[in-house]
Amino acid sequence: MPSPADTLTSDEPVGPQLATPPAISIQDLRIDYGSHLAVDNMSVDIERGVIYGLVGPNGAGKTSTFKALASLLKPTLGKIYLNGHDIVTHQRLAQANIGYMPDMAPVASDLKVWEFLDMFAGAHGLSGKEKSTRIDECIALVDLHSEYHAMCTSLSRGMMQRLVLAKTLLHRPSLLILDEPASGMDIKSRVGLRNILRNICKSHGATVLISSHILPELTEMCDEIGILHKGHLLDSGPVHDVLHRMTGLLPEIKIRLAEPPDMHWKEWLLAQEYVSNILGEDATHFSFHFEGEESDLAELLRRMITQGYLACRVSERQRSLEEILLDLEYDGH
Ligand SMILES: Nc1ncnc2c1ncn2[C@@H]1O[C@H](COP(=O)(O)OP(=O)(O)OP(=O)(O)O)[C@@H](O)[C@H]1O
Repeated sequence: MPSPADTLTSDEPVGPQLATPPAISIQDLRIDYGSHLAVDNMSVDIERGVIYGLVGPNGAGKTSTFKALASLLKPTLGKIYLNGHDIVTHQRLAQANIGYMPDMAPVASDLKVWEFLDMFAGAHGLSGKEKSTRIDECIALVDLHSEYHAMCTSLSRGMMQRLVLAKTLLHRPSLLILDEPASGMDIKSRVGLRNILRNICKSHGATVLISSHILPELTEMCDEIGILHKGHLLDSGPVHDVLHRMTGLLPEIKIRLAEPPDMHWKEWLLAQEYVSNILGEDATHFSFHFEGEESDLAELLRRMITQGYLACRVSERQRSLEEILLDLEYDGH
């Protein structure tokens, strides 16, 4: 357990001289494994109380970035500041203020839920009343009261994740780093996790960093996201802004016409507002990207009918992150 002198509230002028430094500031981060470049020139600032999602396909560099943030890996180049303090020169302070939950964190099999937390609370130097109060507090935060006396092995995957999260919260970190916590979770567990993280941010003023290779998992959970691809942070900012900028995210509309259209069809459709990238699958099946709202789509369908193009089936598909990134590769990114 950090002593009061260990907390990162010191006004010692270390790191960037800002009035209120961001919770986390990553500057020109580079991570190499031998000759393999895993993270290249990453810079991003994350403010206090924000849930920030790092999204990217397998091998993008998410875990490497998180390990560097958690001081488990020394970057090749670059600086990381936690509340304005360099985490390399203030490693002990940083560790006392960071909670890191790795992907597939192990849970002891032969312990009850409270015993598991008790063991780690002891390792953090907690004892007596303070220890039991802290365990209760963390169990409440992750909503596991009902499993207090349950064996760890009897927990569902979602509950297991929450137990590991409770363990990660025992030392009241101001920065919580969660590597792929939602992988394999069903929608109910994901919504539960989102509510828990929101609560932790609100009640503790903590900042949360979370990663996933599934974009929708993060858009519903985070305030801000960063798109990581082959070690490069392609974009970062409020979820809505990033999604808007990633034009490839436009939903794809699939349409089936009642009969094959005339030769002017594609030209006509392309001239309509919000339409791009028309692809024909066969004589009557087409897909295109559509940037407008639902009411704009309704208007387009109305105009199609007026024009004599009768749609007998319309569906929408959100493109996956992999497809978007593939497009970016073709665009030379
Ligand atoms: N210890 C290591 N030695 C060598 N290469 C590594 C090591 N750890 C990671 N890498 C490589 O660095 C790149 C980034 O890996 P990293 O695990 O950070 O990505 P990730 O986005 O977390 O992917 P995943 O979701 O698959 O874990 C990958 O190409 C990976 O193979």
